[in-house]
Amino acid sequence: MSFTATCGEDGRKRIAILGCTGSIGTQALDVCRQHADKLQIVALTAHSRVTELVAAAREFNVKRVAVTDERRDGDPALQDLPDGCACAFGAQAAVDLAVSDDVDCVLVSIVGAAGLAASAAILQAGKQLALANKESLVVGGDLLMPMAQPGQLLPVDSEHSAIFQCYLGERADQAHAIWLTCSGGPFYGYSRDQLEKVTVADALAHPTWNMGAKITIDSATLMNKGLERIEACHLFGVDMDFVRVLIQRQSKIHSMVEYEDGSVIAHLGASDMRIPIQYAFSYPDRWSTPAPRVDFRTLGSLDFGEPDTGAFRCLHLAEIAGRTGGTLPCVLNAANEVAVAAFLDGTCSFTDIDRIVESCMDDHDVQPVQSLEQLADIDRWARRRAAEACAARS
Ligand SMILES: NC(=O)C1=CN([C@@H]2O[C@H](COP(=O)(O)OP(=O)(O)OC[C@H]3O[C@@H](n4cnc5c(N)ncnc54)[C@H](OP(=O)(O)O)[C@@H]3O)[C@@H](O)[C@H]2O)C=CC1
Ligand SMILES: CC(=O)[C@@H](O)[C@H](O)COP(=O)(O)O
Ligand SMILES: [Mn+2]
Repeated sequence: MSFTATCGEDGRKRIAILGCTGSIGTQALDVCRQHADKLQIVALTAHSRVTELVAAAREFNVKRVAVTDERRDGDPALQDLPDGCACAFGAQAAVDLAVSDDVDCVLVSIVGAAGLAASAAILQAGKQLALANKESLVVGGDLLMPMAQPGQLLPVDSEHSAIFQCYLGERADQAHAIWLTCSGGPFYGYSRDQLEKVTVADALAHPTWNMGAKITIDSATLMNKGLERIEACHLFGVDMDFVRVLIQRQSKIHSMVEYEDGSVIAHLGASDMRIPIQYAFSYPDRWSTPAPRVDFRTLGSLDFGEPDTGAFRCLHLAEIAGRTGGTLPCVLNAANEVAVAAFLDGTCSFTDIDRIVESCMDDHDVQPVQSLEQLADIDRWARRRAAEACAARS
């Protein structure tokens, strides 16, 4: 039986957005703004940007918010929350808010493994999960996928939304391969020597997407594509060999599925995340959008290529983690989060990111995934180990 999302008495889908202050979160607010006749925001969370949270709560007249960074308790900006709006603090407050009775669908647009506990609670509470937070699946896909009814978990990541759409109306058992497209990032074609010298500003200049800092660095190292390959394996129930990374420089082909007869079904469109965010809310319907259209008459060429896993070691490390499975993807992800933060802070180099991740993976004894508590313990261990590796390099 396919999952059917509930809705409020007025027929609108009641949405909670976890991480409403980020790149995906603010674009989701825009989708809800455009479709106020179909979507009602009932709950919001932020981590640190409370002024932006308050502004969103006021605009959408939200009755419940949570601030996951407990150090923001007492922030004077919160006094401007709308009358009657409840505010709670801490990671558990975000989970509680997401599983409230009056929520139909939750967008998890938190960055990092911090999204995993909420994703699990949302599925277990029988809510629809619109999942942007790919780290949830990379770390805890073995736990999350068995919790999800068919159609309950809708991917928001652009490639996975595209793949999901390329499967619609087709027999999954007659698919032959997934072509996961990758822009190549700002350093496409760079040698390892060139990568040693790139700066934070260089790495933040993504050629086709405007995103939060962590995923932008992941796109530059190609860790993003490595994480997405693991994400695709969980979402579509396939193995690593089935998911092939293809450079598509313009980010206009968002991914493709190749079938047994050689037919390849591709999803194309503008590089605008409001489209996959909205589709996760509107599925199976399609609604209008202010996102730009691709004019194929003037687009020019579509360029393809192969990733260089020798220079971009993160893609190779993610392949090892994905093939090995168990708790190794948890270590890959946690170490990467720490190393990316260190690179952004200027305490390690761009190529140190893969060195730090590799050293943590080498030191880990892989176990089968058993529980959220086990993953939380291993995540903590990997963060400590990665912080030591960062300190040794700074
Ligand atoms: N941006 C994009 O286009 C795409 C993003 N994604 C995925 O979506 C997710 C969000 O990415 P993006 O929007 O770019 O990231 P941003 O950094 O722009 O936003 C992150 C959001 O998460 C909140 N947050 C940060 N740390 C924590 C924490 N420890 N606990 C709870 N909330 C926290 C932030 O709150 P605050 O700002 O208040 O501190 C903010 O709302 C990531 O998993 C990313 O991989 C996937 C595809 C595309
Ligand atoms: C928009 C989105 O889904 C990102 O994950 C995007 O794919 C990043 O671009 P890269 O292809 O450069 O990793
Ligand atoms: Mn993506």
